[in-house]
Amino acid sequence: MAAVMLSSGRKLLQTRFPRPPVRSGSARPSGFFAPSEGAMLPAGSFRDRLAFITGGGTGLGRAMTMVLSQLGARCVIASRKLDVLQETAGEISSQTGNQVHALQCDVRDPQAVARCVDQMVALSGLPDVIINNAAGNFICPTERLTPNGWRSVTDIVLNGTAFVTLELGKRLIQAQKGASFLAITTIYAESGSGFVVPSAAAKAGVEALYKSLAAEWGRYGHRFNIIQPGPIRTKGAFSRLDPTGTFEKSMIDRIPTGRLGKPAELANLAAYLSSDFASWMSGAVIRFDGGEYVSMAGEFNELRKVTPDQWKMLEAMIKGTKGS
Ligand SMILES: CCCCC/C=C\C=C\C(=O)SCCNC(=O)CCNC(=O)[C@H](O)C(C)(C)COP(=O)(O)OP(=O)(O)OC[C@H]1O[C@@H](n2cnc3c(N)ncnc32)[C@H](O)[C@@H]1OP(=O)(O)O
Ligand SMILES: NC(=O)C1=CN([C@@H]2O[C@H](COP(=O)(O)OP(=O)(O)OC[C@H]3O[C@@H](n4cnc5c(N)ncnc54)[C@H](OP(=O)(O)O)[C@@H]3O)[C@@H](O)[C@H]2O)C=CC1
Repeated sequence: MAAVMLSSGRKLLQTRFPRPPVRSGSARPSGFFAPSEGAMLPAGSFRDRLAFITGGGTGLGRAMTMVLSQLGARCVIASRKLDVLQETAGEISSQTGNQVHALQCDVRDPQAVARCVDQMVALSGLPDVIINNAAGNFICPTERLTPNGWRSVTDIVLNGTAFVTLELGKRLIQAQKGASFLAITTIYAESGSGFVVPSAAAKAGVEALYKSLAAEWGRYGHRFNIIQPGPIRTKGAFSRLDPTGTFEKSMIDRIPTGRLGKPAELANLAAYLSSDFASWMSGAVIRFDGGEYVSMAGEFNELRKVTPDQWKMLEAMIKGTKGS
């Protein structure tokens, strides 16, 4: 007896299907969607530009810093761990030949953010590109969450993004300088998600902040865009969200492109959105997830499991039904 389960948990059919044929050598979807990881934009696209990237020492922030630096930007990366930042800055600038400065900054503290911006201005001036990428997250049943656990995530994600954006926005307005602001959120900023509730709430807040400022601060020459990445392997994310490695296979199985994203793919999209090629783009929310979100959302998507023989039988059953 075989049943086709809908994502709602209801059974669509309960009928006797022939055993599905054993398929040998069938291609995985990832075979069609090999990543391209080199810098996408023309060389020099960020020449004479300064980029400020929070959380630029690790993971996706590091990848975005690398591509912007390859394309000619001077970069300033900022987070709590100065040693990590300095190592990344040294590695990237020695590869690209462009300056990367490391500044210690805890984005939860507005005064620390102001001091960091002072240091950046003294070193290189005000930035043309701002990427709010720093985040904190962990899986936790919400009934186990303490007020401090809630605060630790929402302070980094929502307040941190707001403090950086306000500090830089005000100074840029004062200096009459335009800039591109980009925030890295997540696909569940839109849907919400259990077990990462502070992150879901804070990322949704970041999206509201950026969409609002896209409308309000266009008159000052500021663009605001958002990328919602799906799963991309980084130590920071996977150690806190899949510490045993148990969920990875089910994540890949539901992604129509059959693989995780790569940091360099995300970095190319971030570079495009931050570049002059995207100067007409503001208030955009770009989902970048290999199709995972729509795959999880569609009521009938589990029908991917139905084999061609089973489809023949289903079609015959449907066509054989007369009346309602
Ligand atoms: C595989 C998934 C792929 C898809 C991914 C989708 C979205 C991803 C979104 C992301 O944001 S990934 C980025 C993840 N990176 C990070 O989180 C890096 C930075 N994180 C941290 O520094 C820490 O994890 C933390 C906890 C966010 C902040 O560190 P710190 O300020 O040092 O906090 P404390 O360790 O002092 O803890 C504060 C507070 O929080 C409680 N807590 C911490 N971890 C847990 C946990 N796992 N479960 C429950 N509670 C936790 C801790 O107990 C403290 O509360 P108290 O009440 O005890 O004081
Ligand atoms: N990887 C993934 O699958 C996905 C990631 N994302 C998002 O991508 C972004 C990058 O995540 P990822 O690279 O995976 O993870 P990482 O953990 O590598 O990046 C998080 C960065 O935030 C910095 N950070 C944390 N707290 C603070 C703070 N208080 N002040 C300043 N900086 C801070 C960390 O540096 P330090 O510890 O030195 O402070 C770290 O560099 C995040 O916004 C995340 O939400 C979204 C969806 C999927």
